[in-house]
Amino acid sequence: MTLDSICKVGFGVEIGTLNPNSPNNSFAKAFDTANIIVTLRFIDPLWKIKKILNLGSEAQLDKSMKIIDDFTYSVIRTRKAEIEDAKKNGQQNQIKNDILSRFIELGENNASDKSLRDVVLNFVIAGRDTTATTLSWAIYMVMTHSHVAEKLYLELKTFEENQAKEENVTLPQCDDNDDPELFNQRVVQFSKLLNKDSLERLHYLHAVITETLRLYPAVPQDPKGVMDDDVLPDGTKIKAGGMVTYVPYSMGRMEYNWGPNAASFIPERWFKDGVLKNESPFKFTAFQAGPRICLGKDSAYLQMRMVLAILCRFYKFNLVPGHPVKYRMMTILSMAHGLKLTIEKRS
Ligand code: HEM
Repeated sequence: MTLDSICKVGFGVEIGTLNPNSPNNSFAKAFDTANIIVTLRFIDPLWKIKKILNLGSEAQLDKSMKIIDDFTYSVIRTRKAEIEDAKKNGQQNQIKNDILSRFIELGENNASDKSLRDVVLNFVIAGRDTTATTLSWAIYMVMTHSHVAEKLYLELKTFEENQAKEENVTLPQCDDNDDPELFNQRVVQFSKLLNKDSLERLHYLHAVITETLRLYPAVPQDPKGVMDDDVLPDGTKIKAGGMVTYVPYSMGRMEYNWGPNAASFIPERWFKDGVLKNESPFKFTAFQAGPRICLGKDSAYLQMRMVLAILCRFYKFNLVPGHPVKYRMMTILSMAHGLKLTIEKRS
């Protein structure tokens, strides 16, 4: 879902990986393969030799990159042609709103296809697994904290009723969960009430997402290479060629920062006197802080609120008994064995 979404936003393409009728999407598969192989380079000291000899994982990476490049370059050419046509015909309002079109339109015409490819793929990398993995952890947190699930459900039901009243919408009757047609109608109706402004009203949902990111930050550690000898503000000397890292995973669990209940999942900690509060990004570091703070933070919250609002309004989740939930410490804090669960419809 997050890949479909970022491809739409990034290049204006519906790749439809969730469509049950579409075969395996070769771009999606190649993207996953390339992502894994590039990450494994960090722990495979032989990768450079394999690359020179075009062997094993590096040969596979080459093949995957070809599929990714063919797809990306063909979209770049299409968007460039569309924009040129629109400008020639004075139809600038016909230009699409995706990130690639914006980059081409806003004077990046002279940017090479390769640099446009890098921009767009950077967004896909930054915006896909981060939100996907956070959604998994959030669902896990909700289903293992029943009072949170109930409080969230109540917020969503109340929101649905108030929003429908405000927009003069009649909600379909909801006492028969076994009628799939009716159930679908209700989900669609609820989804139509969700937009950027209305989602801002769901404060408890926001706190659930933020509390999830405190304990399970999608980017668990964020290392930086040192280019030149330097001295940090606290006097620590660092040498060119070394590494400096900050670790959101540890910082989110430090009692020094969050008090004695730091290890517990408590969305209420994000409220002060009943009002949602913000923490400094230098304390809550899941999105980085300062000039390199995540560019997609608002977009990530929007997407995650939208998905969780629909899922938690209409379903109750239960972990498949015995399924192990553990993290896999790679670039992204994903679940080592995925999240196997059963769902129950809610009225
Ligand atoms: C839960 C979701 C997300 C988390 C936790 C997250 C976290 C981060 C972090 C920690 C960085 C800093 C990396 C560094 O130190 O250079 C970053 C950068 C970035 N993120 Fe996100 N991100 C999320 C979602 C997204 C989404 C949805 C998008 C795009 C729509 C996005 C786009 C970017 C971009 C473009 C950068 C690079 C900014 C720069 O280098 O100036 N992110 N993100």
